[in-house]
Amino acid sequence: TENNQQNYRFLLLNGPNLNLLGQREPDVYGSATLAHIESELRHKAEALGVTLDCRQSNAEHELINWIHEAATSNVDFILINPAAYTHTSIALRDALAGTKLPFIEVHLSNIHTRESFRRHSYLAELAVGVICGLGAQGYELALQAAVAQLQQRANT
Ligand SMILES: O=C(O)[C@]1(O)C=C(c2cccc(Sc3ccccc3)c2)[C@@H](O)[C@H](O)C1
Repeated sequence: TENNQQNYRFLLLNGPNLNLLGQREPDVYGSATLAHIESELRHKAEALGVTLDCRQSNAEHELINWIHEAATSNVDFILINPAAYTHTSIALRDALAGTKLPFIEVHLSNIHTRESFRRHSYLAELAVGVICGLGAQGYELALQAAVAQLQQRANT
């Protein structure tokens, strides 16, 4: 289908503690491991003509450096689950603002039904959109929405 012709490059960033996904609190974050989620998403991305580069770090500076690199290495879209840095990191916000790259913020859990400190995101107002509470499917929905956004821009 024409979907395979665009060859978009997406960066998936997962923040702190998500390397533990599936091992603890499966009732909140699901039972799938991050490696499984990344593998599934890479396959879905290929079907949409997207090359997906998946990274995870517990280090704020590493996530920031990867965002800087994305800006100068023709990444078309960032999908990011900032985890706890969502609620704390002005530095991560500044890095994303500086790149001018479009991004979608993804949360596995519904951050609005949990502790109050999880209800504010320093990144959300800069995002194309935010998906939360839909578990691992949230990443797939973000992937699909990002492709649709880029195709709309290409057709305008
Ligand atoms: O729902 C999310 O995806 C979220 O971004 C993810 C988070 C997250 C991610 C990974 C681990 C944990 S806490 C944890 C630690 C060890 C094992 C299982 C969970 C929270 C929270 O910090 C955020 O408030 C919400």
